[in-house]
Amino acid sequence: MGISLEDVSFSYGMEKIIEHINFTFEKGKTYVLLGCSGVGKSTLLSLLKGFNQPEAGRIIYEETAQEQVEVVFQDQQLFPWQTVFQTVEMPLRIKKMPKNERKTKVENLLKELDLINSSAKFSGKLSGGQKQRTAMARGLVTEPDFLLLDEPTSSLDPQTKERAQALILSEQKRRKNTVITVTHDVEESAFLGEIILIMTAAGFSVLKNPTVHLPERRESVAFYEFCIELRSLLKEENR
Ligand SMILES: Nc1ncnc2c1ncn2[C@@H]1O[C@H](COP(=O)(O)OP(=O)(O)OP(=O)(O)O)[C@@H](O)[C@H]1O
Repeated sequence: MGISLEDVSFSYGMEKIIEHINFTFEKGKTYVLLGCSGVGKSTLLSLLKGFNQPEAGRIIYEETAQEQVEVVFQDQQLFPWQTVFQTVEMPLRIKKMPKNERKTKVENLLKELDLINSSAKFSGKLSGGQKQRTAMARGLVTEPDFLLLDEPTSSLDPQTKERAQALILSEQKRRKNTVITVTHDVEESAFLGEIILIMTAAGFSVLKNPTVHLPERRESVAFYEFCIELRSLLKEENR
């Protein structure tokens, strides 16, 4: 059960981006989309969210309403006139969650993402990393069945990046939702994805991550070996 792409193709005008892709994103799993710049990773997220429609084929949402798909794009799309708190609270207001519940939920998430001291700042006044974490909090707050993250940690410093990655995984384990992350970062892929999809113009190569169940895996030899394997596969695919 999940979201299935059946023979999906998509073009921007004359430029063919995605051609005849078949794949099922299963509920409760974590996926990473890797691939060279411009191959169509963000476009695929737009298709999954329903911002774009396939020109051929179809996308089937099995047991998941399309509203249960949340996407956090690279360019964050924050409103400069909203504070951090208001930005993260907004999806809960739309869902008509009671005020006290909203406050607790938003504040807990802001604490986890080290944003609580910036809670009253306007989005237009935030640093790149703060904007990225605010956008991530807005994506996480509704606990969607499918969370699509487009380069979620690209402007974070190494320590905040690791904390954000750990938060993404701990939330995913708690909620048992599906997380699909687009990244260029091989270590991030090996940490966040049970299944890695290397995307090329010809489609996907699918790899299972052998390190997901290892304790302290960031420090393990197997983790580094898997990163090396991913790097060399990426080089081959992009040749
Ligand atoms: N709205 C648009 N209109 C026309 N062309 C677009 C549009 N958005 C993206 N493209 C083109 O589609 C192709 C795929 O873009 P996309 O952003 O999906 O790639 P990507 O793999 O996510 O790249 P990156 O890793 O650099 O973010 C690129 O050639 C891009 O220029």
